[in-house]
Amino acid sequence: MAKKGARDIALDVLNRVDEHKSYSNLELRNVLDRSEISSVDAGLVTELVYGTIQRKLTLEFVLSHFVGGKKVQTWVRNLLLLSLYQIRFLDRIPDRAAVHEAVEIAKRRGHQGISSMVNGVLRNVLRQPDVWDRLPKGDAVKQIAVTHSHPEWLIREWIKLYGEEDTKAICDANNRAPQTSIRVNPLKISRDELLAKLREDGSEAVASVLSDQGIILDGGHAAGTRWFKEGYYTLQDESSMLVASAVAPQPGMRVLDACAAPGGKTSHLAEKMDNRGEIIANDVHPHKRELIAGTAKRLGISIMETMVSDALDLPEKGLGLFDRVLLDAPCTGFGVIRRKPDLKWNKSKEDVRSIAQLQYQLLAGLSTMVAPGGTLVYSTCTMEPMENQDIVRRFVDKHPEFVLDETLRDDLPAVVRDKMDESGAFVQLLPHHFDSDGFFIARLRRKA
Ligand SMILES: C[S@@+](CC[C@H](N)C(=O)[O-])C[C@H]1O[C@@H](n2cnc3c(N)ncnc32)[C@H](O)[C@@H]1O
Repeated sequence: MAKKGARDIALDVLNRVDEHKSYSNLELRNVLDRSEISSVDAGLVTELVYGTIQRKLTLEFVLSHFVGGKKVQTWVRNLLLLSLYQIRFLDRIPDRAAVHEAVEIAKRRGHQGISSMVNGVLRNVLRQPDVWDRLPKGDAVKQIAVTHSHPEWLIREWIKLYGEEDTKAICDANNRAPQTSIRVNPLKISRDELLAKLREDGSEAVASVLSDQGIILDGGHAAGTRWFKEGYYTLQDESSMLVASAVAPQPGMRVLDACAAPGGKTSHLAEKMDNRGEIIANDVHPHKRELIAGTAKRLGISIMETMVSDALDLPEKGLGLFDRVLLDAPCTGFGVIRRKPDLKWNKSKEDVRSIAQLQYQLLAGLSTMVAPGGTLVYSTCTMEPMENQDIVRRFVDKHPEFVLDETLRDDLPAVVRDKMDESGAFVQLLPHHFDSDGFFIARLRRKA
């Protein structure tokens, strides 16, 4: 049998996501691991899958003009959406190549009738380029939802919170590929030294304004390089780097990271502590323990002890009190839609409500492990007030032994301070602020 091309493989992934109601990154990894395609083609498959899912609502809206109420099999619909994505959003693929490939795939997988239909629909779209500018009738919510391909309930909520312009900016940022950013490991090399090495290698690396350990790369694969293997850096989004700044641990302290896997932030804390002190890196999933330990080993960190437990049970484990506790909580993840586009289609308001309950319980339980005078940092990669500001406010209302720590301002870079709320104790970053993940960070202090 002939080897499958990138579009065929991308179609397999889209079909599997629909069939198994699974996440595209997992299906993508499964399929790519089993196929023998080049890294360039693997890049194209990834772009096609994420792009088609990212732009699904826009693509479906355009497709509806041409297939109307006709019943179309799932794989044919996915093939059409995949092809429309290439036509509209991938300039480097000529339209006729996208149509030709789609027709060939339809012939191989279906019958003459299907390939003629695919050919007819795609050629009709090409004949009517203004179809992309035809907005749906209705209010701003509907229009933004369709043109920016996001669910209406999220758009409605964001307009209420941030207004129309910022909502469009959030959506635009969510539809852009994330920048590649890395965090320098000061235990092995300084940022200036690594910048020099990367530039010698031909990279247009620049220093991050959000973190003194951050570097933005001009794309490419940062994970496989010799500098990575040597432990000179970790791949991390710039917003995530702010969390360790908020925890602000000192060498010699006792620190608990309650939801730690894969160890991105724990290792950052260890770097900030100059690998001196004690960190417990806990996660509920046993299989993630090795990820955390592997991260520590690669970076030359020896103070991270891994632990597997439900964080709700940690207060009963006799671990004692900690100078710093970090709860980087499980969340809906709406701040990382650009990395995981399925999230916006799969998660509902009900998911927000139920995860918020867990988050509150985790925060309340872990607060008992903070030493007097110590701090508790709560972070999420989402923009839902119910998971963020509401949790923290409710917590301080019910726990008079804690205060919102307004000195958080001093530990964050000046550009971020503008985005803080008036209490100075928490910040909600949106993905368009710095072209980094949407993130919430709050700091609470236990009274001495
Ligand atoms: C946002 S991720 C943490 C990312 C991590 N801090 C980092 O920077 O690499 C949340 C983590 O919480 C873990 N988790 C979910 N529920 C948990 C629970 N009840 N107790 C402990 N860990 C939990 C998940 O396995 C996941 O790894």
